Amino acid sequence: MAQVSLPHDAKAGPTKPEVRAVLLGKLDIGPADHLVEVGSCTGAVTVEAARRAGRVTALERKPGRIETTRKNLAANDAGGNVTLWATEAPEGLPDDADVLFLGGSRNYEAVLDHAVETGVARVVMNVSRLEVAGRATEAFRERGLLDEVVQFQVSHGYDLAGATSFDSDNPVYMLVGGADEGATDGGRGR
Ligand SMILES: C[S@@+](CC[C@H](N)C(=O)[O-])C[C@H]1O[C@@H](n2cnc3c(N)ncnc32)[C@H](O)[C@@H]1O
Repeated sequence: MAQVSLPHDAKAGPTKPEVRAVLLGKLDIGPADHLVEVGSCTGAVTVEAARRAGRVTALERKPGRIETTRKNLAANDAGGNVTLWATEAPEGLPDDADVLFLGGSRNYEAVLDHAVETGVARVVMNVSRLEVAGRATEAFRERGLLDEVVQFQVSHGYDLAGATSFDSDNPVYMLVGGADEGATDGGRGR
């Protein structure tokens, strides 16, 4: 699969390639799926989703960032199957999502309520802040959505005096579940 090209940036920054690789495994997007993304920002995940899903609906609360999403989709020759909305979820959430990705955390409780009401099969949320991760994990569990919690941290090597040292990215918390699979283990993993 081709790399994602992101000539246009936005302040919040893209989801990093290694995180996207894990995310794509968890989202498990198929060609018949309608994927809904909350918080598209640079469009890094939107591009990946557009390459795999039948349809994508991407919501972004900041109008300037939805334009960045649009431009980066075009830069990757993607987007023919993508609908972009400049809105703050839960406003604008469609009722027929198969897969839901929360890249942004505003109103996540209401977004998760909507996922339960509409029976979204797979729900994944990425979180970087510890306290939000804790509260969001509880919100998944309370709604019977939680299947697993994955935490990981990526480090990149660089040359240091002819040897290899590492720069670490922030840890990522990935909450994974779905409305029709049910909570299996309270987040201890499969
Ligand atoms: C960390 S960034 C997402 C990064 C994105 N996955 C990427 O690769 O560029 C979070 C984004 O979610 C947006 N956001 C947060 N809560 C939202 C909501 N309820 N509805 C729509 N957008 C939201 C923010 O404006 C921000 O642009």
